[in-house]
Amino acid sequence: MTKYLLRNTALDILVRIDEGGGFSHLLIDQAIKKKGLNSRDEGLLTEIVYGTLQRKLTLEYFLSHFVDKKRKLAPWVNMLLYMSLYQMIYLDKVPDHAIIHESVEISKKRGHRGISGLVNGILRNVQRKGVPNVDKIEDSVKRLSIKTSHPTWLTKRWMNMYGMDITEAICETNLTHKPISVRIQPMKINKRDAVTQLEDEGFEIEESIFSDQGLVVNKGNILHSTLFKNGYLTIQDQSSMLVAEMMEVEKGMTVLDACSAPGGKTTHIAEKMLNEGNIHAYDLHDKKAKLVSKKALQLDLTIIEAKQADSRELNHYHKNDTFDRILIDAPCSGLGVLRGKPDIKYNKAESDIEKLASIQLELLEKISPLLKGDGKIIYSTCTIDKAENEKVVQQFLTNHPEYQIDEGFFDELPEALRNSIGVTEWGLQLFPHEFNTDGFFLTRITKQIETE
Ligand SMILES: C[S@@+](CC[C@H](N)C(=O)[O-])C[C@H]1O[C@@H](n2cnc3c(N)ncnc32)[C@H](O)[C@@H]1O
Repeated sequence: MTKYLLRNTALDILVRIDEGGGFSHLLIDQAIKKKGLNSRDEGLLTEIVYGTLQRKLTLEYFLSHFVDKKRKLAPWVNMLLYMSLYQMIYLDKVPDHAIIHESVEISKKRGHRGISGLVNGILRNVQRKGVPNVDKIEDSVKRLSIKTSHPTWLTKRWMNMYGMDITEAICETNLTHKPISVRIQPMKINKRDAVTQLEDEGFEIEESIFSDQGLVVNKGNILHSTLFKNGYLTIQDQSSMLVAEMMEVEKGMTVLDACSAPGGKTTHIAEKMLNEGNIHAYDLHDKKAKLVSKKALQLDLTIIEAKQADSRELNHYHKNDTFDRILIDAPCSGLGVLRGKPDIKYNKAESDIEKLASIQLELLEKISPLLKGDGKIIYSTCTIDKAENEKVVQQFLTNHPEYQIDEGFFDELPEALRNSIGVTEWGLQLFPHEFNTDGFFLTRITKQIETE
């Protein structure tokens, strides 16, 4: 694909995301498949789209110094300018004059001469004068917000929750590349053989400290590996792998996965149970529940029965005291996965968090009676917001003194995580910078043992 077409495709994707017409990772995947891109073009397209999105607020700030405030530009022109600026400032592979030339060509085809002249003028001005120094912004919240492109409400919220140092580390890490990690299907291959085979194919692999089944891919596109193509590997962040590890499941158990799609954790649980027992997996959306069945089939896991349901109404289908283990991997703001899904930071509002917290509490309230007396509930989210994590758990335990945090949870954490900065009395909060994973929360709840 020519560089012109590639940048035009990047612009199409960015405009669609901006219009609310899709998620970055899905649109990039679609474009790669539809246009049959080679791995170099795939890399550049991903870099331009993700990079521009990741740094959108910073780029907006830079641009505001070069565009007359009264001038209202069409959204695609703004996006084209952000995208060009991103390449000029953060990518050194392509010379500025080539970036400017192609941006002008794109604007000629999409708009008219006036627009292309404007784009040319702005970008040449940036090239001549350079962008303003963000370190000179006085207000510390605004400075961090602009510098790392996170909305001010979010940086302020994190600063109040975790202080400046942790907030800075989270924000900076969100701008970096996260290594891909995979989980091996242990009933098909053992870890040693998997590592050998991948290394033979040229991949650089590291064993995960989160899960015996986990591997971190430090070099190579794992989607092209023979093991992945043959269904021996599942792509999963290491933090998510910790969930099934901490569930203490055994063969023959009856397990509920209340919010299961697309099934990453459900299938991991089935693997830990060596495909013996019963897993009832639910999701609010029928289409999504079908993804769980599909994933189970791909991995030859037969103990998973996936269905559509609102898990707040599972008492219609299951009696109290039914499940040995329950996983509530709750719907959440996703603020822990901003590296993979940067659009989230611009689309979420602070008011969403309270709404989600009340759904999360309701899920815990309605599902917990289904747990057996000696059973365990794992509650997890892929966010780093206290309101959705420890506050939900704390509220649940206040409302239901017959439940408690399972103290064994902390001792059973992988050794390297036991002294994590995110361990509190309510569970484990993983921050993206600490172990280079997603931001993630998990905890384990049991029923109090009744004494006479
Ligand atoms: C964080 S995702 C689950 C990810 C999944 N556990 C995995 O590891 O692949 C949360 C899921 O909960 C589902 N969900 C949201 N509200 C729900 C409800 N009331 N009942 C059941 N599922 C729900 C969403 O559709 C979404 O697929």
